[in-house]
Amino acid sequence: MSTIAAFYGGKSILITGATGFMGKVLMEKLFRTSPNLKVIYILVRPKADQTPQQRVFQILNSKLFEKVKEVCPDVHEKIRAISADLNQSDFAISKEDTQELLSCTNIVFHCAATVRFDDHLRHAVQLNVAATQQLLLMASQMPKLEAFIHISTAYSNCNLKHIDEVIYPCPVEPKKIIDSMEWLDDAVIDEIAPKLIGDWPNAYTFTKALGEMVVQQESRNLNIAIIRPSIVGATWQEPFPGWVDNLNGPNGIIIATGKGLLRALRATPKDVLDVVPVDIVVNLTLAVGWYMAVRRPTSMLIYHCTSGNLNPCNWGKMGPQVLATVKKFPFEKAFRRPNADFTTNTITTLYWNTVSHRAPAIIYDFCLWLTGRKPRMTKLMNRLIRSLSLVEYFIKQTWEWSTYNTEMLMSELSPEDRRVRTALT
Ligand SMILES: CCCCCCCCCCCCCCCCCC(=O)SCCNC(=O)CCNC(=O)[C@H](O)C(C)(C)COP(=O)(O)OP(=O)(O)OC[C@H]1O[C@@H](n2cnc3c(N)ncnc32)[C@H](O)[C@@H]1OP(=O)(O)O
Ligand SMILES: NC(=O)C1=CN([C@@H]2O[C@H](COP(=O)(O)OP(=O)(O)OC[C@H]3O[C@@H](n4cnc5c(N)ncnc54)[C@H](OP(=O)(O)O)[C@@H]3O)[C@@H](O)[C@H]2O)C=CC1
Repeated sequence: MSTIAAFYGGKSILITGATGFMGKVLMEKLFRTSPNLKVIYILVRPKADQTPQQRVFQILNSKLFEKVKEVCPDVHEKIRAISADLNQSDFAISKEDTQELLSCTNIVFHCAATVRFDDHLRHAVQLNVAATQQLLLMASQMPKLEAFIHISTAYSNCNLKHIDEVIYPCPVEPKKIIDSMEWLDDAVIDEIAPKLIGDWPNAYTFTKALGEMVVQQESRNLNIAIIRPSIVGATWQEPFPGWVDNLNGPNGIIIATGKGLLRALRATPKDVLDVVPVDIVVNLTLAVGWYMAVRRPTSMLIYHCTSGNLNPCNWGKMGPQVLATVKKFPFEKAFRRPNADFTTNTITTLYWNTVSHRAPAIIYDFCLWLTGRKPRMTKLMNRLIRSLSLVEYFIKQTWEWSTYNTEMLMSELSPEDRRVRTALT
């Protein structure tokens, strides 16, 4: 049996963001490979008129958890959904639940974040910085805590070209940003946000960098590690290939390509696109949790979960593969036959956006209108074009990430764990 899977046996684990893309895969892997774990606490907010319990029930009954039900039939007893809202300063967790979390938790995986590139700075600071600070304070009051694993992003320092597995100082003190968000009104924040964010491309990456500084400043005597995944895509192998449940990162663009919506994408074929499957990120996350708890390194470690220097994939390879796949497995109700190509400058991008994206949508909506149906394609195409403009920063340039710590960790794994967990090489 895997040493890492055995380690999580009997453990009480707290996951934030467990209802998210990565959190679900993390939870699934834990229940499937360590069914004798004691409990997984998940902080869940009520959403779309569903109670936390109803949301958990829906997740456990989804296709992603089919294998879990076979190996961990008592999964419903082992998951504890705790009603919480990380937007609230005390997370709006009841006293009883707080007491149970503080006295029982052995491992914390902090995945929760707002990952939207266009989020308001106040909301991004609250979730990606202040909530992290609050969770670290809670963690410092957990007598049984063995490791605290913070999920950041490889793009938290995207203002640099070469990024090492270290924490880079931010130009702004996180505590001052948190305090100012408490009394500035939205109009003032909108005014100063571009100056505060500086040479970061958006509030998301900026607040993820601030979050890392908070982890460093508030680490106290905690046993902490930070994991920085690059662009996280669908599952590669576990629990089955191709699972994804949102349109973020590459997912929305691949789906838009398959639906014949996307016909032109600004990218340079030789440029490397750093994508990692979500199950690989989760495998590294669990390995880091084990390593930090068992080997107890003397300092906080940062792990890059990137593929660019281990198994690079460039646009010239990714594009044709995506097109071949969506042609082999066509999407239902596609707008057009999938076909896309790269543009390499602003002029051709504007031209193809007009000719291949906006004009066909307008014509299609006119036909819908003529036949008494509600036009919808122009709105969707505008959303896609806006999504592309927001991710363009990450597509039109490349970065170099060192992976010394990640490779060192891989060398510490048993042969069984190395077989299961390393696929970046
Ligand atoms: C030919 C080659 C092909 C190559 C394939 C490979 C592609 C690789 C692409 C690389 C991307 C790089 C990402 C960089 C990641 C950085 C690392 C991280 O940490 S990132 C961490 C992860 N973070 C991110 O990735 C953040 C990126 N995403 C965002 O910031 C926001 O989603 C948004 C601002 C882009 C769109 O906001 P907004 O406009 O408000 O849209 P909402 O979200 O609210 O959805 C509203 C409606 O629109 C619909 N819809 C949405 N998107 C698409 C789409 N692409 N399409 C179609 N439809 C789309 C959606 O269904 C919904 O419909 P309905 O429910 O109303 O019916
Ligand atoms: N996806 C990617 O490409 C990458 C992601 N990452 C990092 O991985 C982590 C997980 O990302 P991902 O799974 O994609 O993100 P998702 O948006 O899928 O999940 C975010 C999670 O955070 C929770 N959350 C958000 N706001 C609150 C709140 N106010 N109270 C309680 N919970 C809240 C969400 O809960 P709810 O379901 O209620 O909304 C959800 O569970 C993030 O830290 C992100 O920065 C890093 C690199 C790349």
